[in-house]
Amino acid sequence: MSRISRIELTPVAFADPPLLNVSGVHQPFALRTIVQVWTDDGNHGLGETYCDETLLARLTAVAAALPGLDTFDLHGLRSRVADVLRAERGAEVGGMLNLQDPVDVVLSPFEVALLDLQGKELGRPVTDLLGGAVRDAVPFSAYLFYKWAGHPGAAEDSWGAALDPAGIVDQARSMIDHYGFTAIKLKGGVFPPDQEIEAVHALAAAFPEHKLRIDPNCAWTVDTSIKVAQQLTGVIEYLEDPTPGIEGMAAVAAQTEIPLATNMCVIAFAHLKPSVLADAVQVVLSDHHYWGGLRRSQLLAGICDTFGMGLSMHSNSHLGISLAAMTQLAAATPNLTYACDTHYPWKTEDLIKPGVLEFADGSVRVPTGPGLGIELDTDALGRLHEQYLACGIRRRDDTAYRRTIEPDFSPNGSRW
Ligand SMILES: O=C([O-])C(=O)C[C@H](O)[C@@H](O)C(=O)[O-]
Ligand SMILES: [Mg+2]
Repeated sequence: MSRISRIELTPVAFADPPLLNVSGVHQPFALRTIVQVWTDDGNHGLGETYCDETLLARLTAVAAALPGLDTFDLHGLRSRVADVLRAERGAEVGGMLNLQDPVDVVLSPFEVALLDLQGKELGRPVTDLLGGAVRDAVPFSAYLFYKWAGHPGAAEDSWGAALDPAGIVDQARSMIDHYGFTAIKLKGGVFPPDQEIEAVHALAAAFPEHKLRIDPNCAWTVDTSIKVAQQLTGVIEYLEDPTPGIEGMAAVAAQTEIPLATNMCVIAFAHLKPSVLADAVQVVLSDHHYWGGLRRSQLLAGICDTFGMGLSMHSNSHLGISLAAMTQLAAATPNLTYACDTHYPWKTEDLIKPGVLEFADGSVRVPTGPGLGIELDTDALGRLHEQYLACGIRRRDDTAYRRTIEPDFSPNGSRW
């Protein structure tokens, strides 16, 4: 039996391109917190999560309460997290979403680090702690964004601009040529719906064999969502968060045969019952970073299965530790049958040693080494931490950044 002896949290920043969305545009750096947990017998586990200031403060408070915990005591972990956060409410997740209860989001990176440790102690991959792998490679989708050629004042990045349907098709082609993806997600909510519908049709014409999705992050009213759905019936596999709220989604769902997916109106266990009762959502995008880690994401998977809802996976800008955790979870979740989202192709730097998490034919082969199956590059960790200190960004704010360039910009939520 081993116990936690020490925890180190390292805020890091990595370069991020100017990806456009409903709220604004990605800042030049995305932030993550890297969690390292050591045990009294010298083992070492890894976790990764968001890094906005409030979350970092909560992670720091919880980390101080964990030494002495048995590495297999995940219920004990949850109660220690809940004790520390007893008086705290609300948690911002990735700049767009707000949770009422912060326990699951704070718990997640510690749970992943403990599963990494457990796997290392047993000499088995994390998939074996989650019931065993049902697939040896996990399919991901090409996650397309409208984008500027480069950050204002900086050089053009290697992707270039994508501001119309032709630019989106070119971006898809580069991404698919490089990674082999067989599903495509377009981040919408940036231009009026007609232009985004045209982009989806252009993708369908250019990639007739690929599964397509669009996600405008609630930029549309119920009526607009229904009209868009009529034009995309038979073209997309699901329509993600066209309109805000369970009630709004239910009103759209009643008028379309396209399954509606969400990572905005069902983001916590408390949202499942009202959503099921209203038949608002047919596909839930899980995300272990705010559903409370890998085991609670499997609980979510079981609930989706029970109520006949599909399961996909959401992502936000992330590094390799998160990709490893997402891959282990997806490999061990039988009803996760959609290609998962990932922002991974958009980053140009990482802090895990290369060679394990490679994409082939749009999928990541599931690491079979002990734990998460990856190794931290401590030099890279130091570099990305220096970048965090130097970049001055302390919370994600796509709207404020866009306003430094377009002072009159207002977010597009329910705009059309
Ligand atoms: O599916 C989603 O809603 C996301 O991936 C949310 C992200 O924040 C995305 O909009 C982004 O990176 O701009
Ligand atoms: Mg989404």
